[in-house]
Amino acid sequence: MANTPFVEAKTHYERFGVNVEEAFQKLSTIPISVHCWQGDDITGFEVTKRELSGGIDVTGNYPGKARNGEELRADLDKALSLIPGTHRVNLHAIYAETDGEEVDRDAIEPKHFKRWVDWAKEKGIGLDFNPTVFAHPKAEDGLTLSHPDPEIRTFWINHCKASRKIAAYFGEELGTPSLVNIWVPDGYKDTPSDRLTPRKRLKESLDEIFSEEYDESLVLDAVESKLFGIGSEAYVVGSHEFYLSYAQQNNKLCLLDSGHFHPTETISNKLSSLLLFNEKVALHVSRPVRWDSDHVVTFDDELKEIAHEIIRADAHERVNIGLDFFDASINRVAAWTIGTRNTVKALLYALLEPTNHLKELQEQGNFTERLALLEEFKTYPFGAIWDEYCQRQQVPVKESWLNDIKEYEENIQSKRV
Ligand SMILES: C[C@H](O)[C@H](O)[C@@H](O)C(=O)CO
Ligand SMILES: [Mn+2]
Repeated sequence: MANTPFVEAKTHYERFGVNVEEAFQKLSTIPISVHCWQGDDITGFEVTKRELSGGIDVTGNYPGKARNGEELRADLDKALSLIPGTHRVNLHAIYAETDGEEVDRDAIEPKHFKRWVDWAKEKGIGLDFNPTVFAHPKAEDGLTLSHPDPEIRTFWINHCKASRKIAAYFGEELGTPSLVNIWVPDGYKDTPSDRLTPRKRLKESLDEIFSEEYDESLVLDAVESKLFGIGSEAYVVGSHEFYLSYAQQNNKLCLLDSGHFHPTETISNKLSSLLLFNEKVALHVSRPVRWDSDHVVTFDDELKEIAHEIIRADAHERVNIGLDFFDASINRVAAWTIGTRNTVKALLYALLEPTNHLKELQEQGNFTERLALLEEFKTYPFGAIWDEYCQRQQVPVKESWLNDIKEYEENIQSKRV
């Protein structure tokens, strides 16, 4: 009897001592934190709708975006049913459900996220969280935690404190720590005359936010840097050096967003350094096209390299992998599905690398064989292994998930008018 494509493909990897079954097992334990904001273009459910700000932008107007919690959760359910493995969902504060009551950001409470928690419990997944420090009248001039006005700073400090409290509630209810990631847009369009003072204020605001201690089993704090945004081209207060130092000194997670650096600078190349000096690191995997454009993550070189670096360092339990892209020009559930499947796919790809052998070649100075093998592995029969993984995880194989999306769009999303 002829071998199946999977059995045949497996033999190629086994020749280099790769254990495909072990790779499957390990992969099934790695959660990706799927960002809820792809589902509605970062609109959120606040009673007073505000325009997106903070130097980020969503383009496109594909019909059928989720308009409330029920729809967003249904869309996430659909996407998660098409992605192999058990993952997490990452919320922003603007996804509070207040039943029509106007609740400002500094006053949000755990009760406003009860529906999310009930849903997550039912699904057996964890929730992560982000304070929403943009798209608000108090962020109008692009300054928040570093604002010269103490009243504005206090407002955002209180919002971040409220966010950590909500994350602690997630941690308690769901039995898995919630990652709270602080990203603020603060910066200047043009050359500043004083770079130090705003950074000093941001540092003080963070100290105040973190003055309340939470157990690591409930809350993990992360800080996300950025090089520039629209309107903060010349200077961003929370730069990489700022947060890297802050995280190290204060035992926080440094969060690297792949769109937040110079276009030729990669986060894959930073991981090994961060892992040497930090117990944990957090990621926003995105795809910057010429700028921090937050395109849907594809199976490209940088995604593969990020996955390689995590797996080569045996750091899959030390790196919190989150996604951060938003595309409103295509079906939003498909966007989640494509980006998350690709991230899982890249991890499997990395798990199939005969890492020890390649490391030995490097140590021996055998760069010819290192390059030759790295190149040859690129055309190994990876597809058959990926298909088998999807099948075993009971999700659609190859592009057959597109049928589910088409059906969902026709029966559910297209009716949202
Ligand atoms: C909506 C997100 O929190 C936001 O994109 C942030 O993480 C970021 O990357 C800003 O550029
Ligand atoms: Mn980000």
